[in-house]
Formats: sequence, C-alpha cells, structure tokens
Amino acid sequence: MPSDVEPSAVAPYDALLLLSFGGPDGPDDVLPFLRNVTAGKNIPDERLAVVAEHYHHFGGASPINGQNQALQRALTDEIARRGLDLPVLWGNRNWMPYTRDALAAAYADGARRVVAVVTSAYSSYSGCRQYRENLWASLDELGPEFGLPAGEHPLVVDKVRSYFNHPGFVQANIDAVTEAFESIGRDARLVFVTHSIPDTMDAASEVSGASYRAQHLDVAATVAAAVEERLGRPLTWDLAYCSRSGPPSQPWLEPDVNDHLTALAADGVQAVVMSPIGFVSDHMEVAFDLDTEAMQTAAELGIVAVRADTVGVREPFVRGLVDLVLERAALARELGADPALLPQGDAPALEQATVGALPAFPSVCRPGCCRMREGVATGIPAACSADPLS
Ligand SMILES: CC1=C(CCC(=O)O)c2cc3nc(cc4[nH]c(cc5[nH]c(cc1n2)c(C)c5CCC(=O)O)c(CCC(=O)O)c4C)C(CCC(=O)O)=C3C
Ligand SMILES: [Fe+2]
Repeated sequence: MPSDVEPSAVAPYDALLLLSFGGPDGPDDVLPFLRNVTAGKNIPDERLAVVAEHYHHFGGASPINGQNQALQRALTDEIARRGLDLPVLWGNRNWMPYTRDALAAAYADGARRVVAVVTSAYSSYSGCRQYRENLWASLDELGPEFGLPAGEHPLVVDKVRSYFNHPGFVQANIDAVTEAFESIGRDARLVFVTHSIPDTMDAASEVSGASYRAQHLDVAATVAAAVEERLGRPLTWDLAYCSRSGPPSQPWLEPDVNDHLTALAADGVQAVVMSPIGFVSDHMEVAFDLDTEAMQTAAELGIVAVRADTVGVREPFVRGLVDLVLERAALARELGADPALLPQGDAPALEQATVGALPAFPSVCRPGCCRMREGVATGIPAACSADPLS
C-alpha cells in the first residue's frame, strides 16, 4: 500500500466525525425531523407545510443520509489508502444517527480526541456555529452518562476549518461545471446557487474573515476563471440563492434562483448551467429546489438548463477533506492538548492550502464567530473555540 504520510500524521486524533444536517428516512420521520430543525426558529407554519410536501414528494425520505454514508465510505477508503488509522463516524444535528450517539460510540471505543468535518463548506451560523453548539450540547449530555461530574466532557472535539476555499472542494466544482458545459454543448450563462440566509446572519458571518456571501463570490470567481480556461472562452456568471424560509418581512439574501432565471430570460438568455456550489451533495435543497422547482421555472421560460453535480464523493473533494484532517492534526500537535491554550484567532505558521483571494479561515473559531446576529451572544455554548460562550 502506498502511503504519502506517517501513520502518526493523524495524532492526536482517535476518530473522525462526519457531522451533518440529517434528514428523514421515511414519511413518519418528516414532521419530527422538521420540529428538530425549526425548534426555537421563527419559521411560519405555512412554510413548514410546504417543506413537508417537498419530502413527501420524494416518498418522505431525504437523499441526504445515503449521501453521507457514501461520503463516510469514501473517507474511510481514502484514509486506508494512505495507510492511516482513523475510524470515520457519522452523526447528525437533526436526525439519527445523532451527534451524541456517534460521540458516545467513539468514547465507548476508547476515543478521547475527535476531529470533526462538517458537511458545510462555508462559514455562517447555519454552517459553523450551529454545528458547534450541537457538539457542545452533545458533549454536555454525555458527561454524566459516562460517570463524569456535570459540566465535564468525556471527549475533546476539534473541527477542520471552513473549506470553501480549499483546493479539493474548488477543484471538484471546477470539474463538475466543466462537465456540465460539455453536456449542454452550447454557450450558456453560468449561475452559481447556494442556500439563502437572513441578511442579519450574513452580516454576522463576516467575523471569520469574509461574509458568507463574499465566501461564495470568491469560490464562484475561482471556479468560473478555471472553467473559462478549460473551455477556452469567456463566461458570464452570477450568484443566486434558493430555499429561503422565515417570515416575508425578514430580508434574506437575493436574488432567488427562480426570480433570477426570469430576469435572465427577459434579457434574452436561452441556456443556463446551474452550479450548486453552496451544497456538498444532492440533498433535498438540490433535488427539490433546483432539480424540481428551478428546472421547471427554466422550462416554462424556454431556457435550456443543466445542473452541475455537487462535489459528492468526487476524488479531489474526498482527498481534500483528508488533507484538511491532517492539517488540523498538525495544528493540534503544535498547540498541545489543552483547549484552553488555543489562540483566539489565526493558526500559527502552518501550511494551509487555499485558492482564490481569501485567506484560510481560522481552525479555532474566533470570538463572536458565526453568531445569528452581529454582536448578539445567544448564551448557547459552542465547541471548537477558545471560549465556548464567546
Ligand atoms: C446555509 C444553510 C445550509 C447549507 C449548509 C449546511 O449544509 O449546513 C443548509 C442546509 C440544509 N438545510 C436542510 C433542511 C432545512 N433547512 C431549514 C431551514 C434553514 N436552513 C438555513 C440555512 C442553511 N441550510 C436557514 C438559515 C434556515 C432557517 C432556519 C434555521 O436558521 O435553521 C429547514 C426548515 C424548513 C425551511 O425553512 O426550509 C429544513 C428542513 C438540509 C437537509 C436537506 C435534506 O433533508 O436533504 C440541509 C443540508
Ligand atoms: Fe465559526
């Protein structure tokens, strides 16, 4: 077996946690799942009913769980290929297998320090802090279960940095968009798509180095430039959003992809490649909001549309995630085992591969990282930062 690194390259980690959103496995799961997702959120009942219908349209099961299992297998294979020893666990914030159960199993197997990879490439409350809050709450619950005094955690969990500008994630998107252009076989507008979030959440995301929107614009510019080079012709591109929820009175990032297609049609655009750079797999937002709804909008407008693949289990992406785990392990070794020693900011000198104009995002979240609103602490503790309440 070829091995590009020493087995000790994963130290101090005993396990890798693939941390994801979760989704229903069948019709009976849909409502309890939606209640988990929206607990304490200001989401109108009408919106929930509509989203429940999206799931029922697919037999009540989300594709996300199967996709995460495929990624878990791909990571396991890539880790073995490199001659490394690191079991890959899978846990979700909103559905079984839950984060706490995955961590409980890791602890029972003897793991004490775990590195997490979140299935969200971008930094925002939804893609960073909410996962870190879920980790902290899970660790809090597990302490007493394993006989520790309340407030003591059985495990330390670190997370790899937001990887939107890591070469592996970006390369997999470049490949997918190039293939989509080859399949449409004609000149087409390139429309990048991501999940909309409230404007207030976007503003709060900026503390990590650049806002959620700016992170996407950076990736989009890099991908578009590389695809132009591969195709040998210039492209025009935009960033649009899908899956808005929340009350209509609350501003969210725009334009919505359907409105954007309508505007493009009015401008005479006849063909579009949609690239879902905001998502790592073809879960419900992609399967329904893009493949069902936006594709129907395009058809009604007479626009020929092709949807580029998400990164899924593409080789550059999977390889990149394992590179990020090794990067995080090197940082952990440099900083020592005590999370209290972690710096309140950037990583010390460490080789961190990036592409685009933005720097590598912090591996240890900065104070105020990815709050729901700028300057407003929720009082909910979050893992993977020097101060859980900051
Ligand atoms: C930025 C972002 C990502 C990408 C990063 C990441 O991947 O984490 C993402 C992913 C996902 N979102 C998902 C599902 C849902 N998101 C909801 C609601 C919301 N998402 C938000 C943001 C994001 N969401 C926000 C600001 C809300 C409002 C309420 C809140 O602040 O939480 C709701 C409630 C109903 C609705 O309002 O739509 C559902 C059901 C699924 C599972 C899909 C499947 O089952 O296949 C996935 C992967
Ligand atoms: Fe963060």
